[in-house]
Amino acid sequence: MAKMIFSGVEEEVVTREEFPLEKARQVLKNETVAVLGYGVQGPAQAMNMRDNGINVIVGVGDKNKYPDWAKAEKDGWVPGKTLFSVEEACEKGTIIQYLMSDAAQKLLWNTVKPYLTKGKALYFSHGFSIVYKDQTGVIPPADIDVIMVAPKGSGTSVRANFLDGSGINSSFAVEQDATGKALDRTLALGIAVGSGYLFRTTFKHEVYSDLTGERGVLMGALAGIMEAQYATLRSHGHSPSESFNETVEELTQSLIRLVGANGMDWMYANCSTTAQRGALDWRHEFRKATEPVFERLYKSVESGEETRIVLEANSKPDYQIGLNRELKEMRESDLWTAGAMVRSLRPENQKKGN
Ligand SMILES: NC(=O)c1ccc[n+]([C@@H]2O[C@H](COP(=O)([O-])OP(=O)(O)OC[C@H]3O[C@@H](n4cnc5c(N)ncnc54)[C@H](O)[C@@H]3O)[C@@H](O)[C@H]2O)c1
Ligand SMILES: CC(C)(O)[C@@H](O)C(=O)O
Ligand SMILES: [Mg+2]
Ligand SMILES: [Mg+2]
Repeated sequence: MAKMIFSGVEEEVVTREEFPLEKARQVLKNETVAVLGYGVQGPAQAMNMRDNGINVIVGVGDKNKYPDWAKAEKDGWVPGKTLFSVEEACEKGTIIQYLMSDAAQKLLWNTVKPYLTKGKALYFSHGFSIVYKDQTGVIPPADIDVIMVAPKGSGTSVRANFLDGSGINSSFAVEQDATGKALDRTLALGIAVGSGYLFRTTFKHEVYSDLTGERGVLMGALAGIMEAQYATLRSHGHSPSESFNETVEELTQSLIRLVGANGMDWMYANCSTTAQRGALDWRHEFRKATEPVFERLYKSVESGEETRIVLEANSKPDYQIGLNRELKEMRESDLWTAGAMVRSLRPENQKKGN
């Protein structure tokens, strides 16, 4: 495992050069990987592994209740050959990839557990079920491997990056090594599902950072800060298009791409000295305003409160209806309806006739 220095701190990283696909295939050649759940991560990881020549099957819930079965069939999984019920997939699998929603992992645990016989591996893409075991009840038997590869991106990107020949950064961890081959299994799966680089972590650090990140800068803070700026501009008489362009469109179409390519200072360096002066000053103000919020958020993650909220909300039978309502509200807000119109004007969307 390569040791790399990040900001003066040594970390363990596994690269494709060190652990090539050929080696992954070798490690997994006698395994049947059963992917449970066909939502966002399930399809991406299952199809990437299938395309990489790994022996993969998919296990999903009742086809009359969940869309997973139909979706999997559409992607070429064959009922009775590579597509099964959860129970059948668990029975056939030697590695069980638990890619049900985190709430469903709790609900289905008593169904899955009896199939976790000696020497099998239970794989997660999140530390959630294991770290918050007091709330989830997910306590695996001692004679199996418990491992994690958590892609640091949406499953949609896991698949898209695989198809365009790039990859996605993933965190990996071994929680329990019963067979002596847990690490090899983890790394082989990490490469097979399409990771570019694999960064070592623990289940606990993964879940704490992941829950903080998605509630914070990646999703929650992002939406909140955009809403605040858009509302401020609108309240001072700016048009919807101007407010949207200045809040979202310029970010996604220009500036964040520069950050992604070469870092924040490079994006700053490619803006006017007027913008640089103001941004260098105001960033401190925004940092000070949000630091206490991030501290509160982290505590809420650490205490298990965020987990309690997720499990309570997502275990309700009608949770999807409520969720769809909230997403619709967001989509139909002034900010995002202005956004849909601005996006439609992009030359590439005009050409498509959107
Ligand atoms: N979504 C992502 O891109 C992403 C990224 C990194 C890690 N993860 C982690 O990967 C895992 C899977 O996440 P996901 O977002 O792909 O899941 P998801 O929310 O898409 O759910 C997966 C599937 O579970 C099925 N399901 C829900 N309840 C069920 C039940 N009671 N019985 C049978 N099936 C049921 C749903 O039909 C759904 O298709 C989670 O641990 C998540 O935290 C997700
Ligand atoms: C894609 C994310 C936000 O990184 C993931 O953590 C998730 O929960 O969907
Ligand atoms: Mg997450
Ligand atoms: Mg994440």
